[in-house]
Amino acid sequence: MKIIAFPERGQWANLLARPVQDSREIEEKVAPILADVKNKGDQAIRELAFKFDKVTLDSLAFPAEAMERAADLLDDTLKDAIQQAYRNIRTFHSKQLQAVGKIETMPGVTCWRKSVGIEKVGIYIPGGTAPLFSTVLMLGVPAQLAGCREVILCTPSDHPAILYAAKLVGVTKAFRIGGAQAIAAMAYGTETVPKVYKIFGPGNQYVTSAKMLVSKEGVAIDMPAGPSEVAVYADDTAVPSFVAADLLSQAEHGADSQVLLVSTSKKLLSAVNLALVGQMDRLPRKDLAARAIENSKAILVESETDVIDLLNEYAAEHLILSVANAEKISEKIINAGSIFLGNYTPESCGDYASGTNHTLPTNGHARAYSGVSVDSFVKKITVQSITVQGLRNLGPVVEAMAEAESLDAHRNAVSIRLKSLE
Ligand SMILES: NC(=O)c1ccc[n+]([C@@H]2O[C@H](COP(=O)([O-])OP(=O)(O)OC[C@H]3O[C@@H](n4cnc5c(N)ncnc54)[C@H](O)[C@@H]3O)[C@@H](O)[C@H]2O)c1
Ligand SMILES: N[C@H](CO)Cc1c[nH]c[nH+]1
Ligand SMILES: [Zn+2]
Repeated sequence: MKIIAFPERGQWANLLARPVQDSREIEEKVAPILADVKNKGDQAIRELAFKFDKVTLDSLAFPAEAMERAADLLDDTLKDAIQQAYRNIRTFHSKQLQAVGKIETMPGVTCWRKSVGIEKVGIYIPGGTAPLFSTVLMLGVPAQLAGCREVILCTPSDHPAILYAAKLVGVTKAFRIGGAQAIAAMAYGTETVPKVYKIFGPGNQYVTSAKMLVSKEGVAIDMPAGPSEVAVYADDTAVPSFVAADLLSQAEHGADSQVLLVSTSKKLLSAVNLALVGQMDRLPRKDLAARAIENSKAILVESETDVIDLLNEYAAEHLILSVANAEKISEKIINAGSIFLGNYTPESCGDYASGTNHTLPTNGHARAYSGVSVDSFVKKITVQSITVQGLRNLGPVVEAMAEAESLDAHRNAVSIRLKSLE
């Protein structure tokens, strides 16, 4: 990795820019795909699957027998691992369910809020370069806990672990459709793919751009969750080979992944660089990882304050703090998707099985977005009930405010009732 020593603050924005393609360029490729699916439905999906994924699809939906057979095609070690991950993710996410709490804001005026699972949701499971069946758990478990009635899954991969996990989380229907065409199918609906109200899931730049475009047409989306990224802050207590392993774990996702290493120790940066060379060569996906590492940076800064400011400006999807006082530092982090503390918390554990969600905002969106949670799959509906005495208490407040806004009918809706009580 290129070591950049003591950059001026004015240079940070440039230095931290992600190696993403121009979003307009991607949009120009994605918009015709969306239009094609909107106009030609299943036929367009078949043509696009052939063009981009080199597959000829007879049936777009995975047949029920494929879902049933998936378990027989996996070995027991993998099935046990998926089940353990499922339990951990479920345990962590089930604590996000909120009990309904009724609040009396003033005597006789009671308000509460109920959570209702979004009826029809679509989950996209990436499968272009790797079959990310872990994402089925990350999206399916919160959907299941939220009580979504219909969960539609689209993926370009036919890996049996995706179908096995889909069954575990109660997916209603799964389709072998990838890329922007999958997002279009779930957004507009086709002869065979049901239209959903909200689309979830990470993916490459085509998928992310498609989500952003359909969100302008009335379909909700979780967030822009694009190419993976990790930032590591390491000091001299960090183990260079562990840091290198963490950087490579995200770099291997794709050439457009970004990894960033920040330290106040030149010695540490050099040692990590050395470890990277040794470990990279052993990776089956070393070409992808090498290209991502090429685009990435190791930054040497003066002080801990600089590190924290820089990390908050970058807003990493994943942030690893391999430093002596990791938990204390984490309190000063205000922009990040998910934080990993200490030398023995590899980011891979969050990717698969510790319990937290791995669908996280990338490309600086962690400044304003959170990762996926049960909340993402529910709507909150407020309810209120006012007694006669409550209206006597609250009515004059509303009358005064409505009158000041010159909204007479609003005021009258209260006054007519109060008069009826005289
Ligand atoms: N942010 C997160 O939470 C998170 C989580 C998991 C994975 N990811 C990211 O998801 C991404 C997965 O990407 P992937 O490519 O492996 O799988 P993918 O499923 O997202 O994309 C594959 C699809 O892209 C389409 N495609 C490929 N080339 C195209 C082209 N030239 N024009 C139009 N469409 C094209 C194809 O239809 C293909 O099915 C990685 O970048 C990974 O880092 C992010
Ligand atoms: N690191 C990815 C999120 O950016 C998630 C993932 C799935 N499998 C492995 N990793
Ligand atoms: Zn990962």
